[in-house]
Amino acid sequence: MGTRCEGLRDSLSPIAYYEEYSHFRLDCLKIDDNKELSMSANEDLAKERARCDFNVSEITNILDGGIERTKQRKKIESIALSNGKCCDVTPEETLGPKERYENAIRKSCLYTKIVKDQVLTLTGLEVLGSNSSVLRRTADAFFKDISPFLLHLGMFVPTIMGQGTPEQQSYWLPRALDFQIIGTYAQTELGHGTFIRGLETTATYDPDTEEFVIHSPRLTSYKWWAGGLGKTSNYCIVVAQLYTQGKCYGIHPFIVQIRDEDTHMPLPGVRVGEIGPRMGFNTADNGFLGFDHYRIPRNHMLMKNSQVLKDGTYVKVASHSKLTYGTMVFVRVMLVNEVAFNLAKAATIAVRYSAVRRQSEKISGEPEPQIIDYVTQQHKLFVCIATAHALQLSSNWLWKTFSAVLADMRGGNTENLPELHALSSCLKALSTSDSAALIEQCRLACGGHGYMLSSNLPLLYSFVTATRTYEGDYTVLLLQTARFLIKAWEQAESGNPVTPTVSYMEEAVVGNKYKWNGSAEGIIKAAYYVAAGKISSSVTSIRKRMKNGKAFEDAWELTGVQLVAAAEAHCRAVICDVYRKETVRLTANSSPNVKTVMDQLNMLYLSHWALERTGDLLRYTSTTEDDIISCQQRYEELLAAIRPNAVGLVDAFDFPDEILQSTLGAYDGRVYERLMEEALKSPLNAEPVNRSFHQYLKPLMQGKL
Ligand SMILES: CCCCC/C=C\C/C=C\C/C=C\C/C=C\CCCC(=O)SCCNC(=O)CCNC(=O)[C@H](O)C(C)(C)COP(=O)(O)OP(=O)(O)OC[C@H]1O[C@@H](n2cnc3c(N)ncnc32)[C@H](O)[C@@H]1OP(=O)(O)O
Ligand SMILES: Cc1cc2nc3c(=O)[nH]c(=O)nc-3n(C[C@H](O)[C@H](O)[C@H](O)COP(=O)(O)OP(=O)(O)OC[C@H]3O[C@@H](n4cnc5c(N)ncnc54)[C@H](O)[C@@H]3O)c2cc1C
Repeated sequence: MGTRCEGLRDSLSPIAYYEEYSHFRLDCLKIDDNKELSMSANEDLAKERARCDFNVSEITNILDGGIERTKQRKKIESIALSNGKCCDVTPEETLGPKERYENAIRKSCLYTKIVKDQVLTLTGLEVLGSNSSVLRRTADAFFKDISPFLLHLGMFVPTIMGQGTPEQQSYWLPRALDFQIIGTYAQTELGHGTFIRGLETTATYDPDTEEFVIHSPRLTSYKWWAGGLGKTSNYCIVVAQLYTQGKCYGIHPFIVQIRDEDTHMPLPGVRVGEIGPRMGFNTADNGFLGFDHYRIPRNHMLMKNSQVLKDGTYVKVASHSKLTYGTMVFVRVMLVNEVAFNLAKAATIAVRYSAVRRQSEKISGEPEPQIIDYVTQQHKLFVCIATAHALQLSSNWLWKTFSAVLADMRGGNTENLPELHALSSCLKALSTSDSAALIEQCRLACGGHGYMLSSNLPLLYSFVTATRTYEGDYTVLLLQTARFLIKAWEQAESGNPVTPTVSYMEEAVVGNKYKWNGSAEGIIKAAYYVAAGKISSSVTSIRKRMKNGKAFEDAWELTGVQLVAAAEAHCRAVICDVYRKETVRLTANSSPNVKTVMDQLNMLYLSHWALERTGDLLRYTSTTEDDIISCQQRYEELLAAIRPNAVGLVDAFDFPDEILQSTLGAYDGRVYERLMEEALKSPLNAEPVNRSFHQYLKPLMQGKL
């Protein structure tokens, strides 16, 4: 579908190509054999590019984090994509489950070999650090769905790095990074995902043999969900309740071998398999895993944060009890970037398609307009571009915050961990939820063709909607942030200092209402006042319930709806704030037109959320109806101002066609030709008459069934 794939069929005319790959003659579809389908690029898209008034690559560089990083990304992409074997002649989604999995493994091995042989020599181990998002993005040229190796690089390796002692790291990491072993992260069980203190798998230390005995006492203790567990991994991190000297010390991570390294057979005492078809992730062999008194050596417990000595003595090393949750915090931080990138893909597809697609008449008898010229379409799409920017810049900022807290913790200082946990929890929750909703909005904006798998929008949605659940469900994570906010509010009330991301509370506790001002800074301040108002209302409700005799836990539970809304409002204000500050900082030396369009997008995002939350603004600030009217007017002006640059803005995301994998979103805009090309690859088109006609239809129609 992408340009590289086209290389495979360059020598064939489109019609000959169809016949070659679809095994039947096109006259079945009544396409005139003598007329070639157009191979030239769409003219409307070419015109859109000509009218774009800013330097596209300047914005690409900003989003990549600088010109050097763009060069590095492009180099990595070109190494991987020049291979030519990344695309499937038969679309992945038309294969059966077994073939899909086998194909995913084939491509994962191919991609891994490219990374090992060519990319690692270029970047060194940085490819797993600051360049991991490039690796992740490039992987999408190989997989429409998910690689079975994602959890190996995304969680198995990071857990060893974050939870292993230096000795454990030097033993396991070289083998894992060289793919001599493949691992995953098995924490969730059939019975528990959210409440990890309630996990039921046990790891009981036996000092006589210096081993842990891993056991699944009942059905609900079976591990469930881990990606790559069903068929691919031979090792995994198992999170289990640690028992030693007759006492339970809570959940801890262990490295467990589950399959023979040579035959790949499950080892005795291990029961492992795949969990069956799911809404997405169907090439990721998510698995189940149970143990029957299965023994592992003592030093397979990851012992950076706590240890079990040979005699069974338990030693707590870490200064904070939640450091065992470190891998989850890391992945939550990574996910903000992950969903920003997926939303950018969806926006690219929907905006390009909307420039190509013409429908209806604005004025009777006039030519049909491009659908992107409808203001309602702009309303659906431009916020998607702006949100992709907002999340990308927030994710860079969160990564810096994460790295700083990590550096502090290496020096034994865990003081900022609660704030990082609160931030990463709410940013993960909101970014995944916003992205999933907006990707669906992009699909709807593409009408019927958006429903085609070949548009890639349904697969993008099914992948991103899962991110709202995994690595901590939306509601559950916002409630974690709410805990932090309520404590911070109480501190601010009593005049004690609070941490930077909640410093707005110091002013807000006084109780004055903020007077609306429609500038960017004014909207951000209003968003903070809304957050403060919701936190304050939650505190009032909890106190009232406690005054009426409820225990704190019950009062908290009954106030849950308000608490989630308060955490959401806090996070929205943080995103608005970071997006503004980063836009101003990053465009300080940009050319004037880049500055203007980035500012317009930023203002669009801020106005969009102000209008989405008018009720809150009216309740918690002194905003008036006139203020809302002028905000609406400004929003509509921004849609019109951004319109000529819309295609340029999505081009700036710089996705090669191989990564977009979309009939609707390819750079040249040959939408209809690609839709037909893909349709003809359907296995149902491999023969003019399907055998079910003779078996069922004909007997039915002839009354002989
Ligand atoms: C091919 C190329 C690949 C390239 C790879 C590159 C990149 C990778 C990109 C993408 C990502 C990779 C993979 C993605 C794919 C799939 C992955 C899915 C994996 C999973 O899906 S894997 C399972 C995750 N499963 C969860 O996510 C469970 C959620 N459930 C919890 O997380 C806890 O269960 C919680 C927190 C709800 C309750 O926990 P609890 O009951 O123990 O605690 P409690 O509520 O009592 O709180 C006591 C005090 O601890 C504080 N506290 C809590 N957590 C903390 C933390 N983390 N840090 C610091 N403080 C923390 C509290 O704030 C409180 O503080 P205070 O007391 O001061 O208020
Ligand atoms: C595609 C996918 C891949 C995954 N990969 C992995 C993996 O590799 N490894 C792994 O270990 N796990 C994995 N998981 C599991 C995932 O982490 C859990 O499903 C997730 O953490 C949610 O937990 P749960 O399923 O127990 O949901 P539940 O906790 O049962 O949630 C159900 C509902 O109850 C609500 N709820 C639960 N607790 C509370 C509460 N305290 N207060 C208010 N509401 C509450 C939730 O908001 C939700 O609406 C994966 C899941 C998916 C979908």
